[in-house]
Parts: sequence; C-alpha cells; structure tokens
Amino acid sequence: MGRQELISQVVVTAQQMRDIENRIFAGGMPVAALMEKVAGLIADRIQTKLAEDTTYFPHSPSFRIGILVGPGHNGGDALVVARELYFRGYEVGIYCPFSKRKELTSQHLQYAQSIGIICYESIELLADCHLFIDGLFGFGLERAISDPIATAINQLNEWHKPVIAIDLPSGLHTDTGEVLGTAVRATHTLCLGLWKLGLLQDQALDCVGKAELIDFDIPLADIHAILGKSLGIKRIVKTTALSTLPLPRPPVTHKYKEGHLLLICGSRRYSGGALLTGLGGRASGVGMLSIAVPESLKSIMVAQLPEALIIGCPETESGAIAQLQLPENTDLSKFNAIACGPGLTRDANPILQQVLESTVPLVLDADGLNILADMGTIPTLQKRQAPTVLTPHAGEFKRLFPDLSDANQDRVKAVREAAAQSHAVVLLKGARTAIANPQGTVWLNPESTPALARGGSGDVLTGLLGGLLAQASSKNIPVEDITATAAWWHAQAGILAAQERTELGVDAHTLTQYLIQVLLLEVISTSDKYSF
Ligand SMILES: NC(=O)C1=CN([C@@H]2O[C@H](COP(=O)(O)OP(=O)(O)OC[C@H]3O[C@@H](n4cnc5c(N)ncnc54)[C@H](O)[C@@H]3O)[C@@H](O)[C@H]2O)[C@@H](O)CC1
Ligand SMILES: Nc1ncnc2c1ncn2[C@@H]1O[C@H](COP(=O)(O)OP(=O)(O)O)[C@@H](O)[C@H]1O
Ligand SMILES: [K+]
Repeated sequence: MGRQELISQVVVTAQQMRDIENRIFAGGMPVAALMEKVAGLIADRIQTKLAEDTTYFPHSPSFRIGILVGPGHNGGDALVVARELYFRGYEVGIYCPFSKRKELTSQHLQYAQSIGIICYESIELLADCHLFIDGLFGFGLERAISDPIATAINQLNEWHKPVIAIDLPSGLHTDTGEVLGTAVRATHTLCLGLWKLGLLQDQALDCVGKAELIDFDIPLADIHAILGKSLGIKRIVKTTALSTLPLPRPPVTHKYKEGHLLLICGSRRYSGGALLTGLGGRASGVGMLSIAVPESLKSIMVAQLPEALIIGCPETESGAIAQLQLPENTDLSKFNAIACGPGLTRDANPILQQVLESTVPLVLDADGLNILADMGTIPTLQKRQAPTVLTPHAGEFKRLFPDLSDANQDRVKAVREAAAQSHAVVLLKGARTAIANPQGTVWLNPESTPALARGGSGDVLTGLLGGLLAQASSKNIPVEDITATAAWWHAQAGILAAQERTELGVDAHTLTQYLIQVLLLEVISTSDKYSF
C-alpha cells in the first residue's frame, strides 16, 4: 500500500498523535522546524483556498483575516500562519487572550508584533474581518473551555463568518468529538498530519465544516510503531472499498456461483420496506435473489422485481410472515447469505429463531433487531454458528444494548463494545457510520450526505449488504470488510444523487438507481482492470 493510501485510512487519538510526534522529535526533528513546516503548508493551503473560491472569499482591498491564538502549539502554528499571510500581503489581526504561553508560541507572538501585526485585547475589534483562523486549541485541549475564551468563541460563532480551524475546531474533544463547554463552529478544518478521531464522530460535525488533511510527511515507521501494522481504527476509502467488490467476474460462471441471497422482509403494513430491500439486493449484482414476504405482498413484488424468486409465506392475522415456507428441497443452508428485518413488524417473531439457527452469514436490520432485542441480544447471538451483521441506528442500538455507552455520544466506543459483547459485526448507522468487528477493529465512513436521512434509505443498505455478502461467500473476504464496502457504496450513491438532484431529491427508490452510477464513475476512473 502506498503512502497516500495508508495516510488516508489512518485515524488517531490525541494520545497516539502525541506519541507519534514525540518519536519525530526524539528522532532529531527540531520542534520549531516542524512548526515552521506545518504552518507553511497551512498558509499555502489557505492562500490557494482564497484564490480558488472567490464567491466565498471575495477579492477586496479591505480583505482582513482575524487569527485566534491559543497558549500552546496550535497557537504557535496560527502565529506562523499570521506572519506568512502578512508577508504575502494580507491584512491580519491577532486575538490572544492568554498571558501564559508555551515558549515557542511566545516567541512567535513577540516577532509577529515586532513586524507590525496588532494583537487585540478584545475579539470585538476583529468584528470586521472577512475570515478567521482558529488556532486556540488543538489536540492539547484538557478541560472545558471557560471565560473569557468561551465568550469570545460564542461571539465568533454569532458572526457566521468563514472560519478555518487549524487541526480541529477549538473546544472539541480530540477523540470523542464532544463539545467541551463551547466550540468554534468552523466552515473548514485543516487536520494536521493524521486524521483525528473526533472529526469522524457525529457529535462533532456541526463544528467541523469541510475537512481536509494536511500531510506533513510523518514517517510511516513512526505511524506503525505507535499504531501497529493493522490499524485499530480506519477510514473507509475508495480504493479498499472497490477492491472488495465482486469485479471483474470470472468469464466462466453461473448464477449460483455469483451468490444466492435470501431476503426476509415486509408485512401487509410495510410493503415498501420489502420492495426497497429487494431493489438494494438487486443493485448489488447478486447472482440469485430470493425474497420471502407475506403471501399478500407476492404480486406487488413480482411486478417490481421480475428476476427475483418471490416466496409467498403464510401470514399472521396482522399480515406479518407467520412462518418461512421455502420451496421444496430448499433449506436455509442453500443460501450464501440471509438478510432479515425491514418491514417485518415484531409479529414475525418465530421466523427470527429459525434464521438465527442457520449456518450462513446473516444481516439483521430494523424489526429483525427489535425482535432480537426482545429475545435478549447477547445470549441469543452466543448460540450463532455463522457470522452475524447487525445494522442498527442509534435507537435500535439502545434497544439491543441497553447497558452500553450512548450511541449518540462516543459512537466509536459504543460500537466497539457492542461488537465485542455480541461477537457480531455491528454497523452503527449515522452521519459517519461506524462498523466494528468483535476483535475491536473499527471502520468509519468518512463521507456521506444528510440527503440519506430519509425513510427507506436503511432498507436499501440491508439489501445491498446482503447481496455483497452472498457474492463474497466463496472468496474468503472478511464479513466486516464487505460491510464497510456496502456502507461506502451506499453513501457514495447518496452523495452522487444529492449532487444531481439536491439533498431533497434522494428518496430511497432513487437512491437504488444511483448505486450503479457510482461504480460507473469510480471503476472507470480508477482502473482499467475491470471489464464490462
Ligand atoms: N510541533 C509542532 O509544531 C507541531 C504542532 N502541531 C500543533 O500543535 C498542537 C498541539 O499543541 P499543544 O500540545 O501545545 O496543545 P494545544 O495547542 O492544543 O493546547 C495546549 C495548551 O492549552 C492549555 N489548555 C488546555 N486546555 C485548556 C482550556 N480548556 N483552557 C485554557 N487552556 C487550556 C494547555 O495547558 C496547553 O498550554 C496541534 O493541535 C497542532 O496544531 C502538530 O500538529 C504538528 C507538529
Ligand atoms: N445525517 C446523515 N448523514 C449521512 N447519512 C445519514 C444521515 N442520516 C441517516 N443517514 C443514513 O441513512 C440510512 C438510514 O437508515 P435507517 O435509519 O435504518 O432508515 P430506514 O429504516 O427508514 O431505512 C443509514 O444508512 C444512515 O447511515
Ligand atoms: K484549533
């Protein structure tokens, strides 16, 4: 794996970043030299941004930049940026409400003032700035922000101006993304060296804005020395996601070799869930698709998914599947994967017992999860013989794992605990979907769109994931890698659909039609190894 690819996947905690930095300094890199290098890269990036985006940053002779400077090296970086932008002709002003500063930061402040950059006592005096640089705190934030800094940050936020945060928005916990007291609401974040975990947590996203990484050549040996060869937390990136897709197909194959997926979904009340799950399964390219639904849904399903084998099952009085009635000579072991849950209602309780006893990979979603929670998540899953993937949103997660951490806060901790206790792969849905395997490795989906916050999007994911698992069954690819690929593909389809149709135009049915569009764009642009 090349440097760029590795760096794009690495995610670090504050402690890991500190340990990596210490190795660099122990190796002989002077602290001041590194600050000069890093801040030079930041200044270059800001200058390019200003030139690139003239609607957001209009050219004007009075264009003024306010720079917020903290007591540590985040403040030191900000002061070097202030000096560089000043020498490049920008009008800059500084706000640094700290009397105690680290030595290097103090030296840079003294020099900045000596060349004529004014350091203001009050942030109000920067009110006319067009852009702010946030260099108050980086990964060294230790406690909740208090006054007078809290008031200054709140004032800055009220101005609703463009703010570029250095490393991470000040006030965010580097690991959990929690707002500690108050936090800068940045429009852009330039993360330094390696992605900080907090920037990938849902609770941070209101403050992060558009995030990008500034690579300052941290040696790979230092990264591996602290994180090990197999990273504990990884961003899901395009290259790894594409590499687990079942492309290209071998020329000599047949439908059963390309995976047989069984979907179990729907009820008289929720027929749409069954349909969307089916369309998600179809978009995966799976060789054979069988869909078990209550008898009364059979004709609608056949009309919409003519290629699928629709299995009409006896119904309860309420219109849920009463029992699985598979075709003659078929039992659950004939399938390569099963996905079960969307639209079932809790009345389909008896069928869950049956699928849990099967020995093929199983995805549980929606009512499949609710029924599992009623049965007792952990004792029930302990009896499973084959891999299980649970795909809860935060509400379902709470029902499944009432004693674990809150899935709305440190989601990485929550999903990791859940996978360890249940011995399942757990995919916790959200703006930054998090996936954990029972061994404690976590995958985070770094890009998505709120266009997906819409009923039915999750059903599409269930079908898609089931279809990919069925196709991977003979390929020895870990279930968690396939799960990460499904999350990436699903989110990319949402992003592409939102670009073409706005965030309001991505209903779940439309989403299914964009799945293949993503592959057309990505596969063609990345490689010529795929044949069509
Ligand atoms: N050596 C370098 O030049 C490099 C610097 N980097 C920068 O250095 C930063 C880390 O620097 P530091 O370790 O100095 O940490 P910070 O600059 O994030 O802040 C630490 C300082 O803030 C004080 N502090 C913490 N919480 C506070 C609170 N709530 N209220 C008031 N004061 C508080 C601490 O006592 C300490 O003095 C990174 O985020 C990054 O910006 C690195 O990214 C790259 C290498
Ligand atoms: N704000 C958001 N940003 C990005 N993706 C989101 C957001 N909100 C929801 N999603 C995604 O949309 C899907 C919603 O699934 P789910 O809650 O199960 O809905 P449903 O059951 O209605 O299908 C998940 O894949 C989730 O990650
Ligand atoms: K900052």
